Amino acid sequence: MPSIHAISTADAPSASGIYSQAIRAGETVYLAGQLPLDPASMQLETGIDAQIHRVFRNLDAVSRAAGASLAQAVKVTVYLTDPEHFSRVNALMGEYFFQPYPARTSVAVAALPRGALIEADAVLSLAASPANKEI
Ligand SMILES: C=C(N)C(=O)O
Repeated sequence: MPSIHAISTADAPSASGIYSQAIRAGETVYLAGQLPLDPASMQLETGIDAQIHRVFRNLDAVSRAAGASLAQAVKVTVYLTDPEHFSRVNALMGEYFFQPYPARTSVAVAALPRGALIEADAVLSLAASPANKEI
């Protein structure tokens, strides 16, 4: 039975509900969906590009708090309120993920908490150390 523990960091928005920022279960880290909130002010970023960057920066901060990095991401799910923004995600996501890229699912949704334009979550495999990733 793998050990399970919660990850918590002030470098990403605090959980605003009944969930943890991330849960490590054995060699797998499940990152909760991140909204584009500045962790210091808890205010929403303005505009889709700023929101995309903030979401991935927040996921990166939680990954680091788990002793990992986005280089170990094996699955990412992106939720967008406007499918027109998918092209911006593709344009900017490469600043945070490197080949071989994680598997990804992108979905358009009717609405997100706080009126956000984007939310994303991720699964990291600690077995996939950056050194093990074949570039
Ligand atoms: C922001 C979230 N991850 C939530 O409300 O579930």
